[in-house]
Amino acid sequence: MAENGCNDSRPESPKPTQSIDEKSLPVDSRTVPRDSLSPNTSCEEDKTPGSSRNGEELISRRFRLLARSYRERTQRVKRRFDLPPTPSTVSSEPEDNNCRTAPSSGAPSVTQLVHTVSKEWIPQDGSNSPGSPFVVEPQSCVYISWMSLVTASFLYNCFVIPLRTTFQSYQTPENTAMWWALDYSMDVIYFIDMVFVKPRIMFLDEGFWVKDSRRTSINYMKKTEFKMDVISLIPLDLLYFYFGADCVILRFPRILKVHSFWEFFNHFDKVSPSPYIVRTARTLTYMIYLVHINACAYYAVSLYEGIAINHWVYNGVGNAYIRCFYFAVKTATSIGKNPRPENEAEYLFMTACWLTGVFVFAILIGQIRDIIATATRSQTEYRKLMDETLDHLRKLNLPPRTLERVKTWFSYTWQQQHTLDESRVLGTLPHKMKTDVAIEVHISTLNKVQLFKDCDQALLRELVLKLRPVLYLPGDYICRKGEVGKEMYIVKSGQVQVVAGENGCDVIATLTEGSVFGEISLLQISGGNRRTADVRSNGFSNLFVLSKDDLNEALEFHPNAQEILKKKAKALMKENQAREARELRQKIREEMELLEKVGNPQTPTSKTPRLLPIVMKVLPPDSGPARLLKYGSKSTRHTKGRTRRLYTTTVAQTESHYLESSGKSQSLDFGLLESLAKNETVENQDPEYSDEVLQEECDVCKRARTKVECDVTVHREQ
Ligand SMILES: Nc1ncnc2c1ncn2[C@@H]1O[C@@H]2COP(=O)(O)O[C@H]2[C@H]1O
Repeated sequence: MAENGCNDSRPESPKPTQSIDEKSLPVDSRTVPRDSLSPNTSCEEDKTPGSSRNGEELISRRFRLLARSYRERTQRVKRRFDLPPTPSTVSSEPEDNNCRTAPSSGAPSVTQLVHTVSKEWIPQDGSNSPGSPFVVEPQSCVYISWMSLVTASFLYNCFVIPLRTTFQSYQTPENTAMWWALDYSMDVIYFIDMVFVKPRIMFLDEGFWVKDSRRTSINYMKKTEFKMDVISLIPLDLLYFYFGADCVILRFPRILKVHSFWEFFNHFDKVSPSPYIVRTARTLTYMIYLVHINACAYYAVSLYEGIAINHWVYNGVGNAYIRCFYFAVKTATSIGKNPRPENEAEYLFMTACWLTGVFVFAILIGQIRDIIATATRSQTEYRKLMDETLDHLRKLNLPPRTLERVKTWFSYTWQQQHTLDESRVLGTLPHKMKTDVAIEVHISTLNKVQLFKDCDQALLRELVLKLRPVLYLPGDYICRKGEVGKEMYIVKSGQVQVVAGENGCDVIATLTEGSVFGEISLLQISGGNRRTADVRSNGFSNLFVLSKDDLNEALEFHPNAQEILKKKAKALMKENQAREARELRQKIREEMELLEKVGNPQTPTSKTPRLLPIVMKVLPPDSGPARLLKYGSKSTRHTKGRTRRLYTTTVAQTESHYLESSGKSQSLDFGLLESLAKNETVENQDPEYSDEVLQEECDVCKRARTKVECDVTVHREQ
């Protein structure tokens, strides 16, 4: 019997139902009412006359249910995907960026990367808060400008209310109309601020900017600010009708809008290019206000006791406010000679003034000192460091030129970066934010780096933080041929030259912004870790340095990028070898032509060759080749009735000397020349040489031999 009394003869539970594992169902399918899925239902239905009893209908109904629950689930997931990213992911989860900016087309470019970052900085709207055109962003210029107006109104009330309350000379029936006009203008500003502006300030809710004006109003009304705003606008001045128009103290609640003053300075501090000036202005306002209150209080006490009644009170001479303000400054700062108090009230007053002076003023003045010290701290540190370094170098008795170079480095670096250690400045930022900032800062350079064009985004993010800016002065050698390579470089600005020759007189290549160099030795492409060329700074050059360890660490997880780098470095090597061989051939050709002309004066072209004076200038005067060119040949030979001067053996030496003295690193190989002369097979025994280079040299030697028609007998001793 079935559990619910269903007949055993009832068609068997259909297969698909059994195959659906309940746990594997989406949440919804599991929350579908039990009775709609359970056999009970079918059992009930079985009993209903006219209802379908066959299993097919049951199966199709269950499939329909299943399909509906899947549909619902899909929609739910879709809705979740449609949610904008929260600002906390702003700083760039790389995975996120991939999703949003690089759909399928491989590695995104540097520009894409930066674009992604900067796009993410824009505040996102919450999905559940439809945007309203009338909401205001708290950091926007419009809002800060408005806040400056509200702050001005607040300061007006702050200063004018105590002034008119105590110095009655400023509150006369003649000027009442003017004061009222000003007072109510300020009240209008307060009112607009409370009713139209503050309720429309966007705010962050669970990481989303809420732009719905209804929600922004509710948010404002929940704050203490709102209550203070309401209290500050209480129209106590209606009591003027009772107390008279000169009872300005009734406007006292207007001073309670002090939070607007703080808010304005906080926002302005964040957006101002010189926050130190903003902070100093705020502290100075506090100080002046305290003195103002003090002056008003002094006048009030004087008035209470009687003007000029004794030596301490205001004597009624001159402008009352200016004299009282002067007295307040003197007592608060304890600078001048204060009149001696003559009764208890005066003693109490003076004590209060001094206490304010000692504590409040000391704190405020200290604050100003701190603000100024912070503003100039990095400059002070830079000066200190420079002085220390130069002092130390002077003690080492270094030549003035070196000191001058160090000084130039300091001042140029400061001028360029306004810090000597950029990484320390950015050190406090979270890692991802630091990466974003670094990419933003270095974007223009990275955009020009061909090497990074094909690298994937993750590698770039990893590398960018490891770049260390370095400055080189004009003529500085950044690396020397043969040194062990420990760093590679990217030109940020300026120019560097890849040079050859003894004094670096041959400029092989000039590298500008975005060029990369120093990678050959780092990746050991030339077979070793030695630099393959000298690189010199031509002018002031700002470079990024990437250490070998950092590069390797980054490349370890990016084998593709490593391949790209290697390929590029190999291409450079090949190019170098081909160029060197080409240059060598060219030089030999020129030399041979020159020697032919000098060595065979009988030929029509045997006048002094044009190149000879130049060669003579280039060669050291006492060198073999110079002597040879100056004093003629070593031997003569008579062939077919012609006298020919032969340089058979000295050609090779001349060649060698000449190449050496002109800064060429490669000269003719004597051994090779000899082997060729003897028609021996030449074998490559030097692992430093590729077969290609050896073949080049053989060709050169062969040509040298043929050119001077020498039956080469190399006498090393000559
Ligand atoms: N012909 C060339 N053109 C441009 N750069 C070069 C050339 N030859 C060498 N370099 C660079 O100069 C660098 C010197 O140090 P590395 O050998 O490590 O890597 C070298 C290359 O990056």
